[in-house]
Amino acid sequence: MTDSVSHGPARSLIDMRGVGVFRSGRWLVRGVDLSIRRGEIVTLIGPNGSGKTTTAKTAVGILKPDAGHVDRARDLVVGYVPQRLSVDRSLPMSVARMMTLTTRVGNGAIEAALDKVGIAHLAKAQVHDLSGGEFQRALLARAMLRRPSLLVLDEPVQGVDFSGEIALYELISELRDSEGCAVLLISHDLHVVMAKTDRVICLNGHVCCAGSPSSVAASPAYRQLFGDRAAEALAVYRHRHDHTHLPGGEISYSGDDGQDHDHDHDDRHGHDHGHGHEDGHACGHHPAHRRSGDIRQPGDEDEAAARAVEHNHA
Ligand SMILES: Nc1ncnc2c1ncn2[C@@H]1O[C@H](COP(=O)(O)OP(=O)(O)OP(=O)(O)O)[C@@H](O)[C@H]1O
Repeated sequence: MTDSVSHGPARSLIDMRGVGVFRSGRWLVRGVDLSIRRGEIVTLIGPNGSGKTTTAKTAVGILKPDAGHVDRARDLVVGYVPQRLSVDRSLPMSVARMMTLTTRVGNGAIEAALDKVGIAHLAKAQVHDLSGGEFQRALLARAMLRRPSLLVLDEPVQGVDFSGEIALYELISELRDSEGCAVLLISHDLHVVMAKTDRVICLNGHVCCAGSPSSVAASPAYRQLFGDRAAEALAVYRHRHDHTHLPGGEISYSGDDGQDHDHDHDDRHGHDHGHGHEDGHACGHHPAHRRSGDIRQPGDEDEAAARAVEHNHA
């Protein structure tokens, strides 16, 4: 087994071949093949304990493989947002101070990083006062300080409600576009695969299936692992503007013009602009939210169509 740095100009930032990690008398993962190319978004999904964190840590060199090979590009710089943080959120500490715990940077860089993630106004706020979504944004900003070529996000939407989750996913894809970094995203949420995921890798101690979000949702291995209902509910996001939220909370449909549109990301969950979603799946709403405003249960007739939806900010 090897764990090495490429010397030539590498197309992939990380290349794992047949990787296994053996701990406490058992293989935590085995036979894992995974490449992360520059600028792409890869999502690792799988049930709890399926080896997602182990795989990500091995990919970036935090863990050494016990089998297989891991090659990393020489210019790989990792910004890692772990699942569990050593920062005690109950301690008095400002957001700006938290940003300096792992990287020495000046105030200008801190302000710029917080601005990029939309929380410049919270620099002096106390970490324990932040909402779940704001805290995740602060962690993202901290990871971005390193100017990573790969951003690794382990369960970044934990503690974030559904509309915050979509906003965070969109922010991550904006950061990928503006900073040009690749993203490795870990998620056990099988219902929404991040909008712009290029590839999904489904793990359960080994790679069960991999490919585009819709091909994974349709794969027999995915269905076998998570069940038909999860496969039906896998909503890969397409963002469309076909309805408007009225001040009273009702939804007005202007008809679907068949176009995908950009809109103000910071106001994506506001109620004064039209936005919509294919097959009744709204940005900021659970896929189960339907046109009449009531809640659709998984398994309802249109649910199957959701799995093929892909997010698109044309
Ligand atoms: N150092 C270790 N020694 C022994 N077992 C370990 C070690 N690290 C992780 N494990 C076990 O390996 C399995 C995979 O853990 P891992 O954290 O990679 O899974 P995961 O898919 O990220 O899970 P979750 O979704 O719950 O975060 C789990 O059963 C875990 O308890």
